[in-house]
Amino acid sequence: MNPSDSAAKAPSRLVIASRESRLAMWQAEHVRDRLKLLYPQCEISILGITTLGDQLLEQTLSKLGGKSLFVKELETAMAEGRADLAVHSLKDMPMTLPDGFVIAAMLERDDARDALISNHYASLAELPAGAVVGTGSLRRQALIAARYPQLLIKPLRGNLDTRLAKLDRGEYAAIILAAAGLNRLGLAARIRSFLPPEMSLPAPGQGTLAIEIAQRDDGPDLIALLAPLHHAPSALVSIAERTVSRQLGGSCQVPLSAYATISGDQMHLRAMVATPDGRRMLTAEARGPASAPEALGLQVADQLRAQGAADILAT
Ligand SMILES: NCc1[nH]cc(CCC(=O)O)c1CC(=O)O
Repeated sequence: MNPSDSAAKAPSRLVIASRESRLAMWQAEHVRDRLKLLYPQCEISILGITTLGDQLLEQTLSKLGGKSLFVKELETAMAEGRADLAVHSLKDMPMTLPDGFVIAAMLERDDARDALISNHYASLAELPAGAVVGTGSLRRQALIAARYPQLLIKPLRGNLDTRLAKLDRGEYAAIILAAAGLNRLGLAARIRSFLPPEMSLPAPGQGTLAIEIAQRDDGPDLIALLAPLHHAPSALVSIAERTVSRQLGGSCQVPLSAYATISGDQMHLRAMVATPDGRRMLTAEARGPASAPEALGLQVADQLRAQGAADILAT
């Protein structure tokens, strides 16, 4: 599609709602810049919004009631007509959106892996017994505890710059962060090693950006407008991963991984649920047609349930 074809559908202005962290702003600016190239006549601005989740960021997310804390104010802005779309890390979005909101596009996935950041050690295996590893994620906590029980895991909260500053002050021997966020902020040089998916199976949607809109009958056809940004393979794997989490009632309160890849017309989906201490860990995987991601997600969720996932999720 060339710019003049798409320009016909574009409104004269669009407002993108975004959280105000540096990562969120980078993501909103990225979408703005891509839309500007497609629709040069359209005036696109970013509305920064501090969410309740951001205000409470120093507290443990798993105790706060989860992901909707980071999206609600952006949805209110869209419902009130103050914004047309919102850009999110898909990983931070609830598995079920409130009535009236939909994901209009998912962008091509960045690196989905977790990464180790440290000023002294190049990998988890190098860390001495008793070394303190920082992570805010129950998933990462459980995976590290299961594989490296000699390490001490301490909570780590705050936005990316805050987390790196805490590492640099010496509060941790190493911290674990998503490679994608570091790549986006130009901080890839801080990555000492990548945790392979076999060891640290990623969170549903990790590394993928999603654009959310309010469904309405009037106004421009935003789904058509955003279609050039949509990356179908990334959307298919995300749907499979999010289906597992939705089926198991996944939230930030439980350590849960789901990670899918596509090769040819086949999808491979792996998933994990664990207790936060990593002592009980269930894994499941399945392969199937990439065109039926929900079926694959249901199948893997059923396998986990058959192994007793409900007990783990209830603890
Ligand atoms: N929970 C915060 C969050 N949400 C999205 C990312 C990284 C970017 C992504 O996964 O798309 C991060 C930081 C992290 O987990 O290190």
